[in-house]
Amino acid sequence: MLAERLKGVFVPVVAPFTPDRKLDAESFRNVVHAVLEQRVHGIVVNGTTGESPAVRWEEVRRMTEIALEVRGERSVPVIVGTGSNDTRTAVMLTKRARQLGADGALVVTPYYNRPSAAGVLEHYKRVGDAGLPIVAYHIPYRTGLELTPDDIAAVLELEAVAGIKESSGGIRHFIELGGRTEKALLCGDDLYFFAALCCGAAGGMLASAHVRTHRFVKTYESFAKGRWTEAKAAFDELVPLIRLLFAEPNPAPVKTALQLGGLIRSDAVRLPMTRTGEALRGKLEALLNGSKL
Ligand SMILES: O=C(O)C1=N[C@H](C(=O)O)C[C@H](O)C1
Repeated sequence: MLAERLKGVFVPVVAPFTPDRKLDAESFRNVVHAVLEQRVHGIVVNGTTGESPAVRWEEVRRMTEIALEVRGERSVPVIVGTGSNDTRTAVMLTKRARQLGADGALVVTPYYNRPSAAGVLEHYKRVGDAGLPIVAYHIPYRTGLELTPDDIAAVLELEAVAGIKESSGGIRHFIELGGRTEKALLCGDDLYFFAALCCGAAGGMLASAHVRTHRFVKTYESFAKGRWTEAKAAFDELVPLIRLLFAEPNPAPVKTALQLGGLIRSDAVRLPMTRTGEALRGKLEALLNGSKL
């Protein structure tokens, strides 16, 4: 059951590109291998951080195959982003992800067209019929669609929905949904990770966990063992890093940090995303070199 495995730190892996912006499959393999070695609890392919709006399905297929291959026998779920604001497309992509052997689909709320709550519910019902467990993804500042806690609770009641990634910019929904669902609530706002755990989150899908991965894992593991002070101390040390990684639009700074660390060959992103500016690159370099993390 995916719902029981939606715990801990999930890394929405970047889609590394060559300097001429072709998929760099070897760098992708390096990143998946590196985060799995640091005992993350799950991998997401084709999330926002994987530049899903600018990546073609053929590339998603290749990255999913690599993620599944590197995952091997580990019991770590591989979840693939299959969301669309067109229900038929989301269903089709979710079926394809199932055929590839993914463990679940990350399905963002339909963006831009602003459907009613009833439309959103029907969307998830249809996508759920594709036969792959779903993690719904609520991120109003990107989609233009804000769901109420009641709307989210209704989506979570669907059998196919294993959990939700909550990115509303705070902890309100974790508080509001606490006690109303057995399904997994995952934090998608890196800066609120520790606060969300305190309010009942089962874990987080966190772009910044590409960097200092072991410390994100330590935050979660310590928290899960009831060692809250230790968890808070581990997280506090990550805050300056998280701030820098989100100082410009994600995932450019994450890619720059990975390039500086030698895990990917280039920090190229596809337009309309733009490369990290020189000033931020310098700050990242200083933090990564000087940090005791
Ligand atoms: O790709 C993701 O999944 C994430 N996307 C968020 C965003 O940039 O909107 C950030 C979060 O850390 C993970």
